[in-house]
Amino acid sequence: MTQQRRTQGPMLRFTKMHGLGNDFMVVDAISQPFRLRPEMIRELANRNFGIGFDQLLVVEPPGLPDVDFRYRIFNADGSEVEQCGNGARCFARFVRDQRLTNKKVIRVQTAKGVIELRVGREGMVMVNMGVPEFNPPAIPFAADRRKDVYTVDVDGQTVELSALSMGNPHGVLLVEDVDQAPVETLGPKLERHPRFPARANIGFLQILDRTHVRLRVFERGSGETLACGSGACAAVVAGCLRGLLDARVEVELRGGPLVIEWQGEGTPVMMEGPATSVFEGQLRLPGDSGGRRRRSARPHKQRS
Ligand SMILES: N[C@H](CCC[C@H](N)C(=O)O)C(=O)O
Repeated sequence: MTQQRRTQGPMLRFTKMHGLGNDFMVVDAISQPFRLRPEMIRELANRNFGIGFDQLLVVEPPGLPDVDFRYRIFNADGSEVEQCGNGARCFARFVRDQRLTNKKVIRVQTAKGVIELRVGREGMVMVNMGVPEFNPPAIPFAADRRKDVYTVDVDGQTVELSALSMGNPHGVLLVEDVDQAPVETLGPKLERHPRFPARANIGFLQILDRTHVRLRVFERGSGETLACGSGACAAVVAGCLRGLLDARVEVELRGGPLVIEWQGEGTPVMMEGPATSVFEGQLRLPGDSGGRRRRSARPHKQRS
């Protein structure tokens, strides 16, 4: 039986990037048409059958005055979310590499507000991640009043955690040793716990001293990642609220270190770290009926 020839869709240019191993497919949706359904995002996120990434980052024209771009974020499961810290640093590098701007201070609109990206030396980027939110309905987290530490029942086990929003929801637990932490077992149970009605990113925080911590994060919609920028911010905020950390903390993640600073309630969390471009590629999207996708990739050209 002849294979019915399926229509082929347009080519899509993308760049593969990462922030400390938290990896992204980044798409300029200003210079090219772009519309992906969640099932398509899931396919592309697949590390065997697709490109493979933790999040898809999309650059769109600004929707607000005095903002340079709109920044949309999709998890590997296709869900659209409000914040991605490592992605924000890659976003800043991408829009300059692609000559979409030559600014060094870039304001981007996310689903939950506006964040400011500041490109520094040697590929480092500083991000103003905004002011953390603790009011349970705004996280969202089911609680009758705000607390610095909540107790949550997980299959009969009592777990103590902090809950807050960095634009996206986070739960943070203290552990003795991140290498022994039950990330694979407890992570998914807490990610989908009923007290997190929008699910949550779950951080396992080991405090070494008042200015150094280790962290692993089981991310909402993507599973454990090598690094999580908003998770690092949430972890430092949780540690500060418990009186265990100073204002400037080095967070050691599996993919490398981030520096996080927070001066206390009502002030924004500042994050500084690298942004790496790996390669540029293009793929053919399926036509309406779904078509064969050809993928070509070439090493990323370093911007002079
Ligand atoms: N990797 C991202 C977090 C993505 C958040 C996403 N997993 C969510 O559902 O909120 C970061 O560096 O902040």
